Amino acid sequence: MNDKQRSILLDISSRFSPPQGVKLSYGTSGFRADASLLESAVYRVGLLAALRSLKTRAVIGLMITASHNEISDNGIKVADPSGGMLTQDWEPFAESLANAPDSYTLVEILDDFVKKEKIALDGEWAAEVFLGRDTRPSGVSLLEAAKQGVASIVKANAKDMGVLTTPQLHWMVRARNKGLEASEHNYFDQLSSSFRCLLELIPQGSRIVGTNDKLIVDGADGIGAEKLESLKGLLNGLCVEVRNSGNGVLNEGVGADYVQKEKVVPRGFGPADVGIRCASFDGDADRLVYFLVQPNSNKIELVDGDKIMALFALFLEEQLSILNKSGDVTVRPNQTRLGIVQTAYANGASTSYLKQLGLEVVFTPTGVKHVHEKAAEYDIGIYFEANGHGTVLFSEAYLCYLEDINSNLSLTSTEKQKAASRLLAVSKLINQAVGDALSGLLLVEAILQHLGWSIQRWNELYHDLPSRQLKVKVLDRAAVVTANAETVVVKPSGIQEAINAEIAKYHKGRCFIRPSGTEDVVRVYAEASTQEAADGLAYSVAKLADQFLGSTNS
Ligand SMILES: CC(=O)N[C@H]1[C@@H](OP(=O)(O)O)O[C@H](CO)[C@@H](O)[C@@H]1O
Ligand SMILES: [Mg+2]
Repeated sequence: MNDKQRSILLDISSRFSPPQGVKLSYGTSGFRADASLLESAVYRVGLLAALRSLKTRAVIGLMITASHNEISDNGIKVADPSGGMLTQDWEPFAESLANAPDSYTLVEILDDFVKKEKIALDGEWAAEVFLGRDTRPSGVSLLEAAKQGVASIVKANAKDMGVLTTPQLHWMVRARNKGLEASEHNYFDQLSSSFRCLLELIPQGSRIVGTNDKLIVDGADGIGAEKLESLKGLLNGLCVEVRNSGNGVLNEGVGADYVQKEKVVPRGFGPADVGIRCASFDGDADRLVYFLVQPNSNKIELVDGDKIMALFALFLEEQLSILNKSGDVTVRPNQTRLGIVQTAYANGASTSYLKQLGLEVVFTPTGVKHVHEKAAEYDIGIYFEANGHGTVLFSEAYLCYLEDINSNLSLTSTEKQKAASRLLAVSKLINQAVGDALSGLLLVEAILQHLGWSIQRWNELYHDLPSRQLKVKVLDRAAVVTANAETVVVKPSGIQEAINAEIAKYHKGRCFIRPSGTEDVVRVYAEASTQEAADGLAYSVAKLADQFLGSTNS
């Protein structure tokens, strides 16, 4: 690092001192905390993003959001060149930067890292970092801190992309790095035109029967509501009403996380909505769940990420079986590798349903970075977490194959050509960088229209097994070491045998524990044939966790 660069860094970083006594960790989704604690961390992630851009010679994204957390929190996450999450190799660097006690230590850490990674600070190439934020008021000053971070690296430029959903920023980074136009206008245009294309390809006669054509969306009083309003204007064939579009407090009694965890109606919904198809976004619009308001109660029937995945799988499988029908001499049917990626939190009934369809279902540890990586190994990989974060990934090679079929078959086999066109339209509609509530919603809506299904029909695909999730505060959650996609505890020894003995007492019992990656707790998940049994299993295993790991209450 030359003297000019060093003195700029020392000068600017001294204006962003870290708060005393706070240790930040780069969790499942970057740094997240009360917004008042984050200015220096955000500044420092700005530095990291500039270095990552120099190292990869590609555009990097920085998103300022705390997703479904309360409005007083905020956070920052990094989008890598592919539009996906920051490579896990750089997470320890992010943590040491964020926790450096003063400017001198900070510059020392940077200098060592730059040498180790052989990053050219004064090469030809200038770093480019796209910045986005959600609607949180604290985002304004944090965005400024991020800009200052990028500006502290001499050969780096920041570009403010505005107030965005998290998936929009990831989409823009990916598009830009593929040499495509990456504005919001381009994003809306791609979504609306591929949605239109899917509707045009609907077989004649399919139509949702009944009165519930209208869709009502709970926007969590966040950015997703505003963007859906804009997108709505470009769509024909979708009747959508947006509620909770920013007049109330972000995420307070609203949003996908609230709806999925509490299973009650969000603010702004009530008895008049019984029977109508409803959906909910989270605060930064990367999660989507559907629900139905129940008559005479504030309870909802939840149609979660697992069921969205089942709907997508069914539709894609239908297109693949058309494509792979034998008897066509012009194209050799190709054995498409369609992979379904779940975590242990997926309801067991969803896994059984997907396996019954003959699909390959694989499990990874919890977290988008794990499921996404696995899904990318297939020709078509679908991943969803039960909480509503998920997408469908298409490999580049498979897209080329589809393009080929699409052009070769246009004159000979209409059905196959249509199936290939549908798959290509799905690949453009559904966000290839990360789970996206806006694009996920449009794909669900297009598939329901294609199948002629109501939400009630969709919800009947299978019935969720009763489940219960609990959190246990223990002395040290890191003492829990798991294997087999977090379904088996290997440390402390003896606990898994004790859990197995509990599970054996319950019909259709399934239970696992794992340390959370975002909270200081051990999570317990249990399923069984009745709600009472699921509760019983969860509570007895929570007790075991207490006994083996030491409760913080004792
Ligand atoms: C059971 C559960 O919902 N876990 C969530 C939660 O992770 P934990 O590591 O369980 O705290 O937050 C992650 C980030 O948002 C999300 O990817 C994940 O699904
Ligand atoms: Mg989110």
